[in-house]
Formats: sequence, C-alpha cells, structure tokens
Amino acid sequence: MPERHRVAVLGGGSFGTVIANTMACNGNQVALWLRNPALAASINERRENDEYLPGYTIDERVTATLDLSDALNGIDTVFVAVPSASFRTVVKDVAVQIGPSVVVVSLTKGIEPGGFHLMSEVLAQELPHNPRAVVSGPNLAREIAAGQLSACVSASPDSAVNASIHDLLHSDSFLVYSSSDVYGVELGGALKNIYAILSGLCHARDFGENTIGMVLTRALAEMSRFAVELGANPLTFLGLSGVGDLIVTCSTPLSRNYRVGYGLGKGQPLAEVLAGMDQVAEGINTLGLVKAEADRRGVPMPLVNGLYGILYEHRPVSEVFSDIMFTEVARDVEFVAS
Ligand SMILES: NC(=O)c1ccc[n+]([C@@H]2O[C@H](COP(=O)([O-])OP(=O)(O)OC[C@H]3O[C@@H](n4cnc5c(N)ncnc54)[C@H](O)[C@@H]3O)[C@@H](O)[C@H]2O)c1
Ligand SMILES: O=P(O)(O)OC[C@H](O)CO
Repeated sequence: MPERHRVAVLGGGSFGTVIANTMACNGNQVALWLRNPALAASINERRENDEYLPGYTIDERVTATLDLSDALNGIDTVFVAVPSASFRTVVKDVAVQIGPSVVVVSLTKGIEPGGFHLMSEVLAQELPHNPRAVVSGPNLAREIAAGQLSACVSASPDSAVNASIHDLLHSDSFLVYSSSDVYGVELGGALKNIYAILSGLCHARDFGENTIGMVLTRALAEMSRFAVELGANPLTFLGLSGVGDLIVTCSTPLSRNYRVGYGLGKGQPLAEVLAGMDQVAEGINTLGLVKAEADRRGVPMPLVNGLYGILYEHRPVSEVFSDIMFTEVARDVEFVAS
C-alpha cells in the first residue's frame, strides 16, 4: 500500500495507540509521541505497547518518538489523545511548531479542570487559525484493538475536515461518520463518563436491569438537557456519540469509569479505587465541573447531584437513590415518557 498521509498522534495510552495503529494499517505514516522511553522502545522494537495494550501488534508505519518536534515534522494532521488535565499544555507546545494548514483533532473525552472549557474551545483558543475537529463515539480501545466492528463520529463545522478524517481512519472494522455539531459530539463523550460511574455503582449493588434501564434513560435526558443549554443539538444525543457511547460505557468493566463506580459500589473509598488504576477515568473530574456549571446555569441534574453527594459528601447510596427516584423524578418523567 503506498504511503498516504503523515500524521502525528500525541499520547501513547490505550486510545492514542489504537488510533495511531488504525491509521497506519490504512497506509498512513504515523508518529506516536509519548514520554516513556521504555514504552517507545517496546513499540519501535517489538511492535507492542506492552504497558497499555499488551499482545496487540502495532504496524511498522507507526514510529514512537519522545521528541514532539520530530513527531510534528511534515505532518498534515495531528490527533491529541492525552487526558483533559494535560490537554492545553500539550496543545500550547504544538501551536508553536505547526503551520496553519495542519488539521488538529481532539480524541479526549473530558472538560478542562479549573473552568469549563471543552477541548474544542481549548483548540480554538490555542490554534485559532488551524482547521479543527473532535472525534468521539462508543470506542473502547481494547475492542478496537481486538478488531471488533466499531464506529465513531468526526465533528467539525468544515465538511472537508470531516472528509479528511474519514480518509485517514475509516476501515472495514472502524467506521467514521460525520457531524457538524462539535459541542454535541464532544459533550456526549465527556458526560457519559459520569453516568458510567453511576452505572458501575448500580451494578455493584445488584440493582435490577429494569432499574438500570430507568437510570440510563434518565441519564440521557439529563445529559441532553445540559448539552442543549450549552448550544448542542439534542438530536446528536440519539446518535453514536450520545446514546451509543452511553450504552457502551455504562455496560462494561472494560470502561475505567464503570470500574470506578463498581469499586465505590462495593464500598471502596474513592482514593483507594483511583490508586489501583494506572489510567485516566475522566468522569471523576467531569462530575465536579459539570455540577458546578449546572448549578451556575440553573440546569436540573438530579443524577449528577446524587453521584456528587455519594462521592464527595458521603451520602448513603440508598438515600440518594430514594431522592433521585421519588423526589426529583417529576421533571425528567416528561422527557423520558414522551
Ligand atoms: N481508552 C479508551 O477506550 C478511550 C476511548 C475513547 C476516548 N478516550 C479518551 O482519550 C483520552 C486518553 O485516553 P487513554 O485511554 O489513551 O488514556 P490512558 O490513561 O490510557 O493514557 C493517557 C496517556 O497520556 C499520557 N499523558 C498524560 N499527560 C501527558 C502530558 N502532559 N504529555 C504527554 N503525555 C501525557 C499518559 O502518560 C498516558 O500515556 C481520554 O480523554 C479518554 O477519555 C479513551
Ligand atoms: O474507559 P473509559 O470509561 O474512559 O471509556 C472509554 C471510552 O470512552 C468508551 O467509548
């Protein structure tokens, strides 16, 4: 297969690695930038990210590098796959090293701590002249690595940018759809992490499937309501990056956020659950940020408030669920039942 594009992926965790490899298998030359020399050597010499995706073979067209300038040299597109807490720092370094024609894509599903900035807003602030997009959807890295059929949504106001991302990423096992609703797509990916924590907690407490179905339906109502307040299209939440990602992340221990909730539901303190994870669970930070923003805007978020109470105010789970289901239900019933 002839070389097609030169691209960079920033962040050598599970998602950065699988997206880098997906593009390489499509014939593109991919620089994967990461910080861990041993991991770079593992990828370059043994074709394996032995820390995050052991056993997954990485194509020869992926070159791991510790040098950001090297990674960005001669590229037409850069994908950012670091946690939201590090996103701006990384993007600032990128901004001084790329020209205005390079397409910049966020793969990150979170909200910047210390304010309420979505990744698309950080990109607009730091790289105002570059074409930009976000990619989100029901995309468990391990399942993509296993070749399970998966699909994502590329969102940009510029259809040519969506087309270029489709060209890089789309394959027989990884389908790429397009949207112009950037906020809707990225908010779906960020907000569902909160409800994945809640779902993990419900599963740990052996709640029935009927109950969990009701909780997730309410979650969809709540996240859509919040996102619409921020300018998203409510219909986006009926698609892959909304309800699609919500279903996946709330259903499986492959999700880090679900695992956090499961541990909490089994009585582990939050600090202990997090100490046992070597990967980011974005929902923890997102929960506090969304609660503060919803309070500020006056958006009713009973599930967010309830989970916040369990995590940070030591409220008993049974008391919170009683409140959510019997006291605060009225405002969501209209949406859910219609
Ligand atoms: N893993 C998935 O299934 C998946 C799927 C879709 C989206 N995402 C999102 O992608 C983002 C990254 O997730 P992941 O699964 O790859 O996380 P991860 O925890 O597996 O890896 C994150 C990587 O970023 C690196 N990193 C952190 N701060 C950095 C910095 N300042 N500079 C350079 N590198 C830095 C870490 O060292 C690590 O290698 C998250 O926002 C996540 O929600 C993950
Ligand atoms: O492992 P999580 O909980 O970060 O979820 C991974 C992906 O976002 C699922 O689409």
